[in-house]
Amino acid sequence: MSKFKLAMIQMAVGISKPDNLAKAVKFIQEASSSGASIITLPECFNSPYGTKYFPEYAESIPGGPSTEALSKAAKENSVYIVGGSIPEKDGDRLYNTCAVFNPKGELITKHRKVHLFDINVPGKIRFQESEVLSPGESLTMFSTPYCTIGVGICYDIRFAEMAQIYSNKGCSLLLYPGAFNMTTGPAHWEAIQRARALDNQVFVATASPARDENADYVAWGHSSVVDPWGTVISTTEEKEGVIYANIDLSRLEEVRKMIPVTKQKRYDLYQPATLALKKIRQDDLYDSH
Ligand SMILES: O=C(O)CCC(=O)C(=O)O
Repeated sequence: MSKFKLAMIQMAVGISKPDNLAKAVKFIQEASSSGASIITLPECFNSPYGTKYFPEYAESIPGGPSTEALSKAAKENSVYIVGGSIPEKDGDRLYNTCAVFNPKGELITKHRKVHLFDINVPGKIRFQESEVLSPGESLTMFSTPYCTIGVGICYDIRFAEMAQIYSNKGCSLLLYPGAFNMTTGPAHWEAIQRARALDNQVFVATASPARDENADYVAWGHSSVVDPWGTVISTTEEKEGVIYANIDLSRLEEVRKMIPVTKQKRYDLYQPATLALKKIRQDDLYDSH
């Protein structure tokens, strides 16, 4: 099965968790009726995005109402659901976690955001997820009858190495639920998706919450799908809605044949250099403290 329809849901997320869940389920039904087989929700779809909200909206995965709703929706509509993310509670720790369900409604994997969003752009945006969240400790891939898929959450997309590992391990599609903001969104959101797609000659897709100008954190929106040639094949602006892309996996082989960078890699040169670079960077970090 080398062709399928992908849906990325850009939903407006509000303060009421039950309303957010009902809306996610409604959009999943709509996407499924439109023929989508793999449906992705945005980052933090059950809760407003912000460190002050995470403890209150957090749930265990599985077992909480959000993942129960997704499991039911996956089964009823017979689709894969990549469940954006929700704040997850596990013991005394909180994570930003994406739960993935197969068409039988089974939880097949979960991805805990591995790179926490800690940035400071003076006068524009300061955000420190690490004040309340812990990072995940592993990368997350899953298989479908269509292709193998790698999952990252928002800030994870900035780390080229993660995407490269996924693609080297056979992923054809990288899915990033994400919520860029009004500073980094216009500057980096599209460029970084196209970069990850071009670096690895894979499909890359993002699902953002819709923009709410009154929220504490104003999301950029612009959910998109990029093909292995780096072309944006589906996108939107800031409003709520679902975007679709007909994914034809033969495009990946076509691009890799024309520009065979995947075969031309010089790992003999990169590996020693990467290890040396890692050491230099860590020494710098150490010196600066
Ligand atoms: O990397 C960025 O600019 C935004 C990241 C972000 O919003 C997140 O990780 O939730």
